[in-house]
Amino acid sequence: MADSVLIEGLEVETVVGVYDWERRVDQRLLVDLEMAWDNQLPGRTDDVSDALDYAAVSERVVACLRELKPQLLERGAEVLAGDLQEVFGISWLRLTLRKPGAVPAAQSVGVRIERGQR
Ligand SMILES: Nc1nc2c(c(=O)[nH]1)N=C([C@H](O)[C@@H](O)CO)CN2
Repeated sequence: MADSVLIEGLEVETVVGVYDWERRVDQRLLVDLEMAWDNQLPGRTDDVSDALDYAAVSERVVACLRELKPQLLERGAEVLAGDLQEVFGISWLRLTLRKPGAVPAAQSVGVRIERGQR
């Protein structure tokens, strides 16, 4: 199945990082998600309850990362992917977590994971 639902550049302010100073401040993360979903049914019914609701997923992403306060981006990505797959029944997803400004000479740094089967 080639269909997807997308979220790009979702901003989340949370505690994230391995250094002591990073445990005392909020920093900005950017989340990109591609999630496998059969869009044929909502395409026919025009009913959001048949769709993967990107607004609901976005709310969950923010809440999950704000509660988790991970040290590593890898931890944030792994826990978030598992949570979204379980809560929304997403069979496959690709998740990119970026931390702009973490390496001043780089525009952005981050991690990307894929979980599940399409
Ligand atoms: N692969 C990773 N490397 C690093 C991470 C990370 O989350 N994953 N984090 C840090 C620090 O928290 C850094 O962002 C502070 O600027 C270093 N390397």
